Amino acid sequence: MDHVPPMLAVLEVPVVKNQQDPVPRCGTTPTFCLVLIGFQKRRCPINCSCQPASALSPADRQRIGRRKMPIVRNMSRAVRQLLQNPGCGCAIPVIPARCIGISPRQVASDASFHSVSFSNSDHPRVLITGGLGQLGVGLAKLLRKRFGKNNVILSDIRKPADNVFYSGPFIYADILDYKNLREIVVNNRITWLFHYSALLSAVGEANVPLARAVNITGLHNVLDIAAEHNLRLFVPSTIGAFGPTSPRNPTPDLCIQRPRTIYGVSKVHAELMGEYYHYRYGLDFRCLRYPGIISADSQPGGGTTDYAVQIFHDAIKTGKFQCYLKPDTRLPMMYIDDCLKATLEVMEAPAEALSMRTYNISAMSFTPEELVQEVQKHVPELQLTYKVDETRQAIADSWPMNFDDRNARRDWGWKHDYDLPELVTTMFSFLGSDSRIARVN
Ligand SMILES: NC(=O)c1ccc[n+]([C@@H]2O[C@H](COP(=O)([O-])OP(=O)(O)OC[C@H]3O[C@@H](n4cnc5c(N)ncnc54)[C@H](O)[C@@H]3O)[C@@H](O)[C@H]2O)c1
Ligand SMILES: C[C@@H](O)[C@H](N)C(=O)O
Repeated sequence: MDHVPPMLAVLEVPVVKNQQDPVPRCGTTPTFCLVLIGFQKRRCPINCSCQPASALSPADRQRIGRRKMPIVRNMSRAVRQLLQNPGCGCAIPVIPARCIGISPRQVASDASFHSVSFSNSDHPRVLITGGLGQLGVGLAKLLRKRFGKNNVILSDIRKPADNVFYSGPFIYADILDYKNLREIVVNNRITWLFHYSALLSAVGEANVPLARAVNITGLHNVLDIAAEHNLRLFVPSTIGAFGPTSPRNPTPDLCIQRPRTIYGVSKVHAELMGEYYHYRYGLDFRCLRYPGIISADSQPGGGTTDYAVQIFHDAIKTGKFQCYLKPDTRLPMMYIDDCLKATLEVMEAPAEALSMRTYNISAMSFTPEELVQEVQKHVPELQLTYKVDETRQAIADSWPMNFDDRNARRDWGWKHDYDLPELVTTMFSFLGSDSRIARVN
């Protein structure tokens, strides 16, 4: 499906015959009107008297059949006609047509074409993709506290550990399986989607075709489904979305982005596609560029910043640490609680507060040398060696050293809680450094 231009990929759509249609329509075709209203939950932008299928008269509804039609021809014509000559003369956003395929398995023949709507007081129904990685389980925990356990579904293609499986709803979801993903969104009445599935920078370089599929094709699936079902969509980006020609110290929100990794390229693509869908189709897309994230209870998934997590585990377990980056390699970093807090905050921010759809967020920035000094305050006997990994060093050398996040702080009040000393103390108290010191002594 991914190779078919979205406009041409619809298989089945509702049809109202043009000739005897008693309902006054806008300057487009009835098919298009119904699709637009039914699936985007909007009034016709031209404000004619088109109605959603559920509101049509029985006679009119009888004429609505879900039958196969030469979709490519009709939809292309409808869309072309609308774009060239809208009835009211204004520009009209059109949802990408792959979004409006209807699977007979999912929609009863007499179903309303409206999605379920929620009042403001309702909690969102959340799906997290790629939720078993470093960040997803923590995000699910935070969101479940806020919205209720059963309103947050964690998903991945891996098997969850017992404690994760029994802590709330878990479902298998491969983001490359478009129909299955759509079915999950429909059947669970999802309203917010956090798209965490990805191959990170180092593993991405080791398997470019897979990274391209997961990070780019997977994103296309998620975008189309989110647009079709009016979801609020969060996609994380990264410091890795910048490259050697970007200003590195500090790196502002808007500047040259020419990353040299497939991970970075796919994240720039995600930022641009999400913003495009926002401006073109009204998708509520929100994106933060995360620094390297440091967590105690979850392992990183193969990135360039992983050393800053591993050092804590090695310091406690063996008292030795071998670092794959040079001692003076400076990168922006953040404790996981700050990262997840920012994610929830930007998702809850009123749309009017967001002057942009993709924001840098920052907390601290350090080199391996500086981190080691701080770690040695807790584990003084830590022995350190450096064995530089050329691939990861080259990646790190092309990334920002400091992140400028002034826009996030101004627009929606972003503020971090953890600096380097606070981070290190928290990591050791979480991992139980006492046991290590006791063993050494
Ligand atoms: N951890 C960080 O330091 C960091 C920094 C910046 C941005 N991010 C972004 O945050 C998100 C989450 O990061 P993370 O560290 O948890 O990543 P991770 O690598 O730990 O986890 C990614 C998850 O995606 C899953 N996945 C892979 N292929 C899939 C598929 N086809 N369908 C569904 N799931 C699939 C994997 O099983 C894995 O559990 C990613 O998009 C990442 O780019 C992370
Ligand atoms: C920075 C981030 O995107 C990830 N931790 C990586 O190193 O790939």
